Amino acid sequence: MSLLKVEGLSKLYDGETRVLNDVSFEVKAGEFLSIIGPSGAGKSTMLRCINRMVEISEGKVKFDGVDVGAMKKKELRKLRTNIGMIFQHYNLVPRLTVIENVLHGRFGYKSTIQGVLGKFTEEEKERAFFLLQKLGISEHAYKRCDQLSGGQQQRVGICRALIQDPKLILCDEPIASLDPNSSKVIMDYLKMISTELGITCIVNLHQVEVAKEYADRIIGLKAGEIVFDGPSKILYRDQIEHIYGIESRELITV
Ligand SMILES: Nc1ncnc2c1ncn2[C@@H]1O[C@H](COP(=O)(O)OP(=O)(O)OP(=O)(O)O)[C@@H](O)[C@H]1O
Repeated sequence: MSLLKVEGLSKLYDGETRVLNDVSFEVKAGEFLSIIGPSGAGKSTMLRCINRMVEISEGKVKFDGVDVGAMKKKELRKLRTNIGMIFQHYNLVPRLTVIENVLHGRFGYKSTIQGVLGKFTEEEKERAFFLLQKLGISEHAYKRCDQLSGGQQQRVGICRALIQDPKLILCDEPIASLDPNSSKVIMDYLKMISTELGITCIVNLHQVEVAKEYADRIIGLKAGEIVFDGPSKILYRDQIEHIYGIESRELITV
């Protein structure tokens, strides 16, 4: 059974502007999938429908066989512990330390009062530290997040997602604010999460060449519709031009 099944998904934001139109695809456990497409194609909206950060207008999203659109509050909370999210602008709490930000990833498992009091077990703290080591930033554990570089902050964001013990990680433009070196570090870690830890990753990317290098499979979105879905190695120039429009030909280097 696939981990994620999207069937005939459409999203209309104000009841009339159709941002996603009849999108269907399945994702198997362990896949590393990249979604590419021009600005405004609906990539972020797609990720937001999967964890129901926005409501689904038409069609179904099934996670582990369960209908996400029909989930009540408690089930949604569970869904969001099962699905980690990584953002372009990291979404960390800048005045808190690195380790505190990582531990925030455990909030989904706690009562509100435990969360407010910052009550975490020794095991959770050890796990947070272990993940920081794994991502090569344990020496910054007690620094405030706003003292870290963008690439380091994104690594904190990855640790915060991993401490949730997610089955799926959704990454919305994780390298869009980073320089090429930091981007490579982040993409290498995301690949490691997929191959070493077996966690399924869906990564929205602007850079086609990065998607081709790292993803097993690519979905090309254009104006809210899937115009390519296949192994990265068979995404050729013609399809890239179709996804991005002929006017972007000179931007395509792959
Ligand atoms: N909350 C919202 N309310 C109304 N319209 C929205 C909302 N969020 C996004 N949109 C519109 O939906 C369309 C798709 O946006 P989305 O952010 O999903 O695209 P994207 O492919 O991720 O773009 P980018 O690559 O620029 O981030 C855009 O036209 C956008 O203006």
